Amino acid sequence: MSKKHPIISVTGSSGAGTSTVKHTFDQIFRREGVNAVSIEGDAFHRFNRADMKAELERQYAAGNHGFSHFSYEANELKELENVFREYGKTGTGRTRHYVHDDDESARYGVPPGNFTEWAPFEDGSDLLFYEGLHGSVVNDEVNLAQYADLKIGVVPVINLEWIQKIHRDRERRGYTTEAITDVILRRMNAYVHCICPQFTETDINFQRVPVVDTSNPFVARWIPTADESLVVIRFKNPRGIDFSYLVSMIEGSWMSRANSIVIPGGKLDLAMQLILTPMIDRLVSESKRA
Ligand SMILES: Nc1ncnc2c1ncn2[C@@H]1O[C@H](COP(=O)(O)OP(=O)(O)OP(=O)(O)O)[C@@H](O)[C@H]1O
Ligand SMILES: O=C(CO)[C@H](O)[C@H](O)COP(=O)(O)O
Repeated sequence: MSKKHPIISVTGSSGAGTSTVKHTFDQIFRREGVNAVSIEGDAFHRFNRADMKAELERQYAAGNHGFSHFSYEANELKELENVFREYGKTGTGRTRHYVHDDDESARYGVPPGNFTEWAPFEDGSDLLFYEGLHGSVVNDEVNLAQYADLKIGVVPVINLEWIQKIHRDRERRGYTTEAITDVILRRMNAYVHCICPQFTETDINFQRVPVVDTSNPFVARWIPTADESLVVIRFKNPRGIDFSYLVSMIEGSWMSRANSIVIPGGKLDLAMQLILTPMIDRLVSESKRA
């Protein structure tokens, strides 16, 4: 935690919707005049695509069938922790991009499946924003959760998460349903051991729940829409959260537990703005006074 240089981390599995949630944060940053420096979790993968394939084969041959991008050891989590620690102390740090597809390749000038060079953050940012797989990891080697001042979990129920991943990877990244299914299966061990535990560290979880049948996510023809879903919003520490204000502002919402509210899927953006804007303003104003 750093009063002077705050950090926000948004954590979710692949296809959970963290990039989508980043757009809402970007809107809040723009409207509130917050100068945020952003980093992507994929920048901290340990291997480029070709080296990851070779490493996977090596791990499989050695009997480690649980190795995947979700595994701690497939990522430079120490490097990420250094970036969090350094930013918290000095407001400086560095990042790079992992290029997934041709569009990103055109933007960054690096072939798909490779990293750009590391580059320093611009000076003078108000906060650091992380979005990716490992923003709240606590294990024997690293403790990322301790450095982030506001930790968000983006966790659709798993059938929906798979549908979102399948559709995004097929349409935007050119993979087949079979290849994506293999990746989902290969990542399941690390999903349970490396991804899920983070959602007890996060301050607020947003869990999208479809209200249409997703029993066979592998044949779904489209991603359930906002109107076909609800979102459960759970606060780790409900003290100070004005639930009656939220319920009165968000039409169709209700409290399902003393620390949780449920909203119609179409109100997610509004709910995030109502909940997150004062939190972000507080982080930035406290940093200016520190
Ligand atoms: N609230 C939502 N309503 C409808 N569709 C959504 C919602 N959130 C995400 N999606 C869809 O799910 C897919 C995956 O979302 P997104 O790209 O944001 O995931 P991600 O968590 O950033 O994945 P990765 O980390 O692998 O890049 C996209 O097609 C996106 O449009
Ligand atoms: O979204 C992901 C993790 O969050 C990707 O699966 C990961 O970045 C590797 O990508 P690719 O398999 O396209 O090289």
